[in-house]
Amino acid sequence: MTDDAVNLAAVWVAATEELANETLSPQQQAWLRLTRPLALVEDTAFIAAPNPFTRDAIESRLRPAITEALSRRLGRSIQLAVAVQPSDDGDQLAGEPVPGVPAPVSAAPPVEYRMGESPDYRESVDYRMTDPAEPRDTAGRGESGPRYQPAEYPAQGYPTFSETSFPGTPFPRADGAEYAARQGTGVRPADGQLPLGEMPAPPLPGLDIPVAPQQPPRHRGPAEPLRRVEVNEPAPVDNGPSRVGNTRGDAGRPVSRPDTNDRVDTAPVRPAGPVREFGGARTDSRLNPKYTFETFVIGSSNRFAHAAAIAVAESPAKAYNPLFVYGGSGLGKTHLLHAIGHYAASLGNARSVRYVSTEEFTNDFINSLRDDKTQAFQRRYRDADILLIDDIQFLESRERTQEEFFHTFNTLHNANKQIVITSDRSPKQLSTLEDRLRTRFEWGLLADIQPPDLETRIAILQKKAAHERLYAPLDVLEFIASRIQNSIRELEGALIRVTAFASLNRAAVDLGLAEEVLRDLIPDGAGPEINSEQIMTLTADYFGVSMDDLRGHSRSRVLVNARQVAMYLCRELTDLSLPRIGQAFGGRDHTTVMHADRKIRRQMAERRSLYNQIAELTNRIKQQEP
Ligand SMILES: Nc1ncnc2c1ncn2[C@@H]1O[C@H](COP(=O)(O)OP(=O)(O)OP(=O)(O)O)[C@@H](O)[C@H]1O
Repeated sequence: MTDDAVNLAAVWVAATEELANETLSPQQQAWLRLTRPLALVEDTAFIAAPNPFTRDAIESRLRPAITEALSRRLGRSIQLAVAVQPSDDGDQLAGEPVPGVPAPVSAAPPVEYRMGESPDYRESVDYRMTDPAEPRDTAGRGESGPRYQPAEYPAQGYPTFSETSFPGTPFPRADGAEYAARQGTGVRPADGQLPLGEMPAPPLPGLDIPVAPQQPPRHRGPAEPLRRVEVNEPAPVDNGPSRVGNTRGDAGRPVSRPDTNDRVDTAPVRPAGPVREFGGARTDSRLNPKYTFETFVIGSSNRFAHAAAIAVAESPAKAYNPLFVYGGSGLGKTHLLHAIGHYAASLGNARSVRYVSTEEFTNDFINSLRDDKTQAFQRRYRDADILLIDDIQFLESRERTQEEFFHTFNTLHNANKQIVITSDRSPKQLSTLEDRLRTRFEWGLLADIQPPDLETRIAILQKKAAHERLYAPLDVLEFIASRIQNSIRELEGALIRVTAFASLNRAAVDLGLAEEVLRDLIPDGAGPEINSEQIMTLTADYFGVSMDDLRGHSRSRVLVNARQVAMYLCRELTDLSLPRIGQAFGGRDHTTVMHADRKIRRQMAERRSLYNQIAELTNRIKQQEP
């Protein structure tokens, strides 16, 4: 064992004990007990999880707490890398954690890491796809049968899992072929087909140039006159699965319904759709064929919910029952619900799958009362092997329907049938829901979905564009993704709007056009105008140098970096031309500014710390008084 490994082992025991005593829920403690430390390499602690599910839980839930505890004990900032490494006794750890006792430290080297010959070990580390023998059983239960292979940013030169696990460290990007080859076990593609989860590579370049962190791109003046070029016709807008009487606010968020009593909605109840056979299962034809796991992009914001969804589709009523997925509007809850239905049906894991929105359920129930057909109603829902119920928040204040749903829930649960529920809030926050329902919702697993980060938003747009055969260059996708942060529905809407506008005007999809089309949707330049003087003052202050230093000719590393960052920010946040910026920096040539701009963009993709510095500086600059 190396010194670092010994060191990590001791620190790990202390840190996990401290966490267990202080902050963690029993479930989180159990996850922690399933992991074991492997090695400390420079500032990265490598730990092992026994299966992908535990790894995802650690990644999405415990990473900040663990890194903070380790950093505190080691006196420096520590990153965490989680590898899947089944324990010596297979995956047995998963079932029998020993309360309060961290698993023993393994002296074995971390065999799953490919420490390449590169002196920078991080360049060749890959976790998800390294070991073809890695079990693909998401829930770690070891059943046979095909297993879903999630595709993270596939085939587009997009970050692989390693990158999303290790923000800011330079990783090589897997191209599509390499990715497919690394898939290892699990579902194999049929001849000529891509693996499950793999998209055909779209006609888009990979992300080579990073975008400024969460900021509107520099205003580029009036859009160029529209050129006449042929572009693809946009695909028809997908409005998603239809909803009956879904009331939403302007911002697209669901709002609580004004009516508090059960009543027959004037909107016609959608007749229970025809049932179709799918992989031996009877599925509700209302499952949207576009909402599958293959079309779902995974990022840190939804990884946990995605993993849980896979687990219940693969083992209905065995993994987590109910599964309760919650999060803001337009973040993919309905998508996941449908994906569970498709996947479970395709595996033959459910005889019948029924998807219903809460409003349909309510209206269906009311109509059954009116028509004296409650038995037929009950059969419809209580005979399902998997009941997928969307937007349960609409059950609030509907007492009779709550009562009926309570019995539906109990019947299904007692019969070992899977229930998956979505909501815009956690059960605890559904304050006007009966306690007995709220507590039942917490019986199984709660999984939240957060707004996606910039990279995930870009990846979603790329996937959407490829899928719908919409052509938009990368800078346009980056622009849209940087401007719309909180709803994937709005994100997709913006893409469709831009491409449709271009098509109707027979114009090329470019940045100028995108800015023009989305201007009223996302107002630009809302804040006061920013000038180079302000940027230079704040940048100098941030790096602890003077304005004269920025204008001067010293080549010290600190000064060169500060100067180049300031030049980059002038490019990003002002309308100034390259020569004008050069002038502001002591009469420099425009090529110097261009070089600085390119260099900082490139480095931001590689160095998380620089990315963060620039994000912080951008905020400071935008927030200052004019
Ligand atoms: N991770 C993702 N990858 C790809 N597409 C996504 C993802 N998340 C959401 N989408 C897309 O965004 C749109 C909105 O998603 P969805 O309807 O599932 O949101 P929701 O959370 O159910 O919203 P609401 O609460 O308003 O019903 C859909 O077109 C869906 O396909």
